[in-house]
Amino acid sequence: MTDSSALATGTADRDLRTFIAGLPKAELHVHHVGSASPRIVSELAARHRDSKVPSDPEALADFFTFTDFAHFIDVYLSVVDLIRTPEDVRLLTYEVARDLARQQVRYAELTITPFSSTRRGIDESAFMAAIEDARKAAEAEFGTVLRWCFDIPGEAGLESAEETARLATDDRIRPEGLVSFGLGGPEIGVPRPQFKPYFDRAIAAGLHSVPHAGETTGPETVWDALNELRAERIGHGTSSARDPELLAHLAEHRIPLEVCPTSNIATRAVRTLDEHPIKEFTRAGVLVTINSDDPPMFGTDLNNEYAVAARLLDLDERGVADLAKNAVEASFLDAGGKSRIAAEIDTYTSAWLAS
Ligand SMILES: Nc1ncnc2c1ncn2[C@@H]1O[C@H](CCC(=O)c2cccc(C(=O)O)c2)[C@@H](O)[C@H]1O
Ligand SMILES: [Zn+2]
Repeated sequence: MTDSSALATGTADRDLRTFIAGLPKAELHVHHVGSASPRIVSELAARHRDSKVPSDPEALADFFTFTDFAHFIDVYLSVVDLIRTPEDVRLLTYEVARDLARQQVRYAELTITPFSSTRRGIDESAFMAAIEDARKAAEAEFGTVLRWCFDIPGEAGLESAEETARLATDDRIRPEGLVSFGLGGPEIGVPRPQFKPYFDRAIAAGLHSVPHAGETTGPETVWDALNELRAERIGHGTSSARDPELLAHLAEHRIPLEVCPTSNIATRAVRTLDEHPIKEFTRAGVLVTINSDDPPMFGTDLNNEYAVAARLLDLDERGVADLAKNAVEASFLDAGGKSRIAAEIDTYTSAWLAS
């Protein structure tokens, strides 16, 4: 490559990043606690000084370097331990919405693990009031619409599944913003089929099924998520690439994958970005959505994930806009909400290309 073409590539990359920064977007796979920015973590660590989480941003970057998936969960739980009062919950939720709004995220489905908070002694009604209060304030002040996915922390066992299903299906408790039911945490040693009765209850109560699957185990876990948990979207689904029949099934039934490229490297689920199977997904016709998972913990944000995807898939502005529209289509917004954001994406893209 000559110097001038290297310069041109650099300019093109900067332009694409600017395009992405202003592009209206939907985020479908992002964890509540995993979205705590260094600023939020510092504020919470200052409130609860006995925590082992460092408050200094440099030390925090070190603390957020993971040796494997189990280490990641360990660190994750130490941040969970910083959230001790309903006011902590409200602060976290409101500030996460502010960070999303800054990235032009118009709609986000935030994965919340209520079991982790209720078992640490936060009153369940106060917890629900805190997230709902933050949701309404965020929509009014930032224009970002938030919805909730309550997930079972699988490793915490069936007690956590029972508690999550109860909180998600009891009409006196479940929050208005709740749209889906998930399953997270480690997959190894935590078979998905055992959670079928809890997903059946959640689905009967009108919730969508969105388990994590195939992040750290093989394609058989994705099949289990589809067949046993009636998954409508798959969190990660990375190992689906190893099973052509599964890819064909996902494509034919339009089951979207919630792809989080940087997360997969940070947790060591995938060795390098260049080995990420995203291209195999699109080649097989699978509906790919781009998401950030636990952005500050992985040193990323949604805009950066779109830039990474654009590089891996060799996309221009129109290609990136199509990815953003995939997320809108795969969301649990109503038809009117979907067409409003899709139209905003089209208007923004046309204006950008005409300028
Ligand atoms: N990439 C990810 N892939 C999978 N999950 C991810 C990812 N990122 C974030 N999570 C979150 O981690 C939680 C894990 C919590 C957990 O395992 C646990 C175990 C035992 C006790 C307790 C407790 O609270 O007492 C919690 C999940 O529920 C999920 O929301
Ligand atoms: Zn996740």
